[in-house]
Amino acid sequence: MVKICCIGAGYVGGPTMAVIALKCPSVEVAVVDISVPCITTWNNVEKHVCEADIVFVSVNTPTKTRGLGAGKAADLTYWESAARMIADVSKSDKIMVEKSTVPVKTAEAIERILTHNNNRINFQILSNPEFLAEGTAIEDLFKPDRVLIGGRETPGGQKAIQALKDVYAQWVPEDCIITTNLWSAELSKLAANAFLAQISSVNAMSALCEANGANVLEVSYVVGKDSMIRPKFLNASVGFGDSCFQKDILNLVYICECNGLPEVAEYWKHVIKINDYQKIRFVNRVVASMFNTVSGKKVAILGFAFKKDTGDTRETPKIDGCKGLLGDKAKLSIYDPQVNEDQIQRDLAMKKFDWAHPLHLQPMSPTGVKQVSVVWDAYTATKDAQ
Ligand SMILES: NC(=O)c1ccc[n+]([C@@H]2O[C@H](COP(=O)([O-])OP(=O)(O)OC[C@H]3O[C@@H](n4cnc5c(N)ncnc54)[C@H](O)[C@@H]3O)[C@@H](O)[C@H]2O)c1
Ligand SMILES: O=c1ccn([C@@H]2O[C@H](COP(=O)(O)OP(=O)(O)O[C@H]3O[C@H](CO)[C@@H](O)[C@H](O)[C@H]3O)[C@@H](O)[C@H]2O)c(=O)[nH]1
Repeated sequence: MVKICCIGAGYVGGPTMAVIALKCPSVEVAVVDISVPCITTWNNVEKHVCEADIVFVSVNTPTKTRGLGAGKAADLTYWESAARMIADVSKSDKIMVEKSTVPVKTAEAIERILTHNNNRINFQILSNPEFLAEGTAIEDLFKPDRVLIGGRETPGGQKAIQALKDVYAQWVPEDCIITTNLWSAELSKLAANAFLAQISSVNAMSALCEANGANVLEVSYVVGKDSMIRPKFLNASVGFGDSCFQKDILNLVYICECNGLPEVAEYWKHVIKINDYQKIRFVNRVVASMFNTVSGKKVAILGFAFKKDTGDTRETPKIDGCKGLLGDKAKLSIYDPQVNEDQIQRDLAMKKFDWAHPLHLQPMSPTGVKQVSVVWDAYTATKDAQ
């Protein structure tokens, strides 16, 4: 029986392994994590890694906050420690699958770590980035637009690709499984998110619409009717804000800079700049529409997560919106059925990028922001709101 072990039991590792286990009854699946609550829920890390034929690594890859590339480059601390642990405990040949979103060429560095101990164990590294969206994770995993598997162009690499393909082929049609070389697969994930984040183009257009009496809903509807453009991702918003877009584009910017491509880096940087501008513009419009001050006024915030059907608040634009309103001394009443008060208070007090690390490594619960109340229904939130 093939055994798969996944390192990282978060938004990606958890549902992905649940679906593999469901769809591949002949495969034994284990999910492990460094977070104590996760370990108690899932299982023993080293035993499963040691026994597995295929090890998925689905750990956090947040933006670096210190040192070389701070504020842009991906922090591969968690990745590296997972790779070192695999190297230390392995006693048999393994396929290591990069599930996390990583910079292009990460596999090369990981190969060095894995072969460092050189116990005559053969490691094949595959890049198998995840394209699921939160809130629809299980549907996306059941019916993915595509599954991408990149590997070395050697007989060993091709054999490893086939082994992983055999797992997905249990429920994903063959023509949806794309195989590429390692570097194309690693880069495709960053490229896909950079393209999706061009929702910034619609958001930039919304500013022009507002200045000229055009309606951005009508304009984006017309644009989306072009058969060359898909309408699904053209909804103007107060700025995108999920756990991936910003960090992945910043990482792309850093990679472009490192490759001596400053013009390309600048192009993608603007996607982030427009996003920041859109978030500030929203706060300014709210304040301007309330006689240029929200001081002492109650403002209701309905929904705090970055989108519906998830409790994930990483990079949610509500953080910037709330901080902007608090800066003008508003009183906020926040309601989100999926996010608890402690999380909201932590998000409003934490430094940028801190929320992207495993929970037990985040700063302790800070003292709450006094002008913020977190309530348990929309009626209480909106009562007496201005
Ligand atoms: N969330 C998404 O929608 C999404 C979609 C596609 C890709 N991704 C990518 O997948 C990766 C994981 O994202 P996520 O949202 O699941 O993150 P997450 O924070 O929900 O989960 C990561 C888990 O890894 C654990 N971990 C970290 N280091 C570990 C180690 N050395 N050993 C064992 N466990 C360890 C953490 O404790 C955490 O529970 C990231 O690279 C992200 O960019 C995320
Ligand atoms: O028309 C749109 C669509 C989305 N958004 C915003 O964009 C952000 C991201 O939304 P979405 O893509 O639905 O959420 P995620 O779950 O973060 O999924 C994205 O990020 C994942 C992590 O890399 C990728 O796997 C997915 O393909 C990619 O869609 C959110 O703030 C949305 O509100 C808009 O403003 N307008």
